[in-house]
Amino acid sequence: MNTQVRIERYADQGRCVAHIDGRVVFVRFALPGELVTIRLDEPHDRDDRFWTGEVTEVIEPSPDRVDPVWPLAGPLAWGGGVGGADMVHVSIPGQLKWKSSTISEQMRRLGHMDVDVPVAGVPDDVERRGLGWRTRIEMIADDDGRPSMRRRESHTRVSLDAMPLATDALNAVADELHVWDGGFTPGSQIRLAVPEPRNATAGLPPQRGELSAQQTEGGLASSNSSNYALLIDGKLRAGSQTLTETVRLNDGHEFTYTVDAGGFWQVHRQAPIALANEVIDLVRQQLDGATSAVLWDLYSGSGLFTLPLASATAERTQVLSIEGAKTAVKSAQRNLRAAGLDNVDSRAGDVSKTLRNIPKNLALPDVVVLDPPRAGAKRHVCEQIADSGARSVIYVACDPTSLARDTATLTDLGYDLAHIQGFDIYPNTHHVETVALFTK
Ligand SMILES: C[S@@+](CC[C@H](N)C(=O)[O-])C[C@H]1O[C@@H](n2cnc3c(N)ncnc32)[C@H](O)[C@@H]1O
Repeated sequence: MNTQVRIERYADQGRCVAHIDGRVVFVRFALPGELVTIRLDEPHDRDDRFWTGEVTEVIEPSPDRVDPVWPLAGPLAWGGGVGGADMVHVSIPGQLKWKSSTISEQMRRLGHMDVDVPVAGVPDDVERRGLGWRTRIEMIADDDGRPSMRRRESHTRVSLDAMPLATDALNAVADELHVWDGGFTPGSQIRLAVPEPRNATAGLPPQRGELSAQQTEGGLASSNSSNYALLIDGKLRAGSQTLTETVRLNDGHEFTYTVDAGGFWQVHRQAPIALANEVIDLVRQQLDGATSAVLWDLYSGSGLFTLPLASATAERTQVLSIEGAKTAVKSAQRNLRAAGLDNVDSRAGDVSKTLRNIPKNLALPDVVVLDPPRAGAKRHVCEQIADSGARSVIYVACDPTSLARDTATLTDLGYDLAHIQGFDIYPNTHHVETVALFTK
């Protein structure tokens, strides 16, 4: 059913709210204030609490509207429908406004905190219209063995011949490896990871399955030839199982990380830099020139924050890092050794369980940094942090809803929100990262 509606306000998941005869409708590819024609998703009936639908025509556009920068991910009616970029119809300044409103709204509703949260863009994203940022992509091989994405409301898969959200370096590797030509087992999962910058392979031994320079004239034949990974169903098909990432902070410190090709690493080419700068600046500010410090780095991954925390904050620093994925902990320990850092107790395990048994010299942290998964830290971990007596807590969040819930808990436990900043490290999608500082 097609019908005309006036769009009212932002909702979740990149959708907006409209009403039809008093019933809420969540509309994809819309913007507040617009008059649009939408097609309601099937099935819908009179008893549904709310309906969902998608824009088919824009009659009165918002000033924030742009033509979808990646049409294949745009509305189904305009030839799109593959998902993965639910804000392709919004200008980058419009996306920052939307994401700021989303975080602020969640902080008000669930965090009981009246705060306007600014969201910063990442250098070059405006010029690049929010494309060219993903250093990791995942796709499924279609029936013809080509990388593909599923089109909404159908069982057909759309084969791809480029990934506009991915970096130039990643697309170059994909071309060199003829990834878009296919030849994969139908249904297999294709993951391609290419560090940015790629020129960081110094000292890495060639890996089994790696293409030789002769095989890969041009892009891959350069000095950094092995610093990428093509994984099929989690198994290395080409490149290296271990990738090398470098992160240069604003203060000139540069850190080198080896990370497992199948493991977690911040996906936007600039995200590790933006987040590590923010975290380290806040930690230094909280330590206020102290010459010694105890720091906790919870949900620490391969050590993105651990290395700068251990070496670029106080003169004498002891760090406790906790991470659940064993491979990531091994990477972090290797990264610390390679950086000559022996002041980190790097533990593998569930954060909550591991915190039950902490050596005395690390039990009283000055600052706690935590970067939990989407579900957030939840009450018990917030209580363990509060019980540690930490004066400052720096919370890195990829989900504003979980952050807002944990904000309410931390506030209950005596912390005040001292600073909060959003980072748009997922342009053209509704996702957003937030860094919040709590103090007491
Ligand atoms: C958002 S990532 C952050 C990693 C790191 N700070 C970074 O930026 O690269 C969250 C990490 O938490 C880990 N994790 C998830 N649940 C956990 C738990 N209950 N205990 C310990 N680690 C956990 C995941 O393996 C993942 O590495």
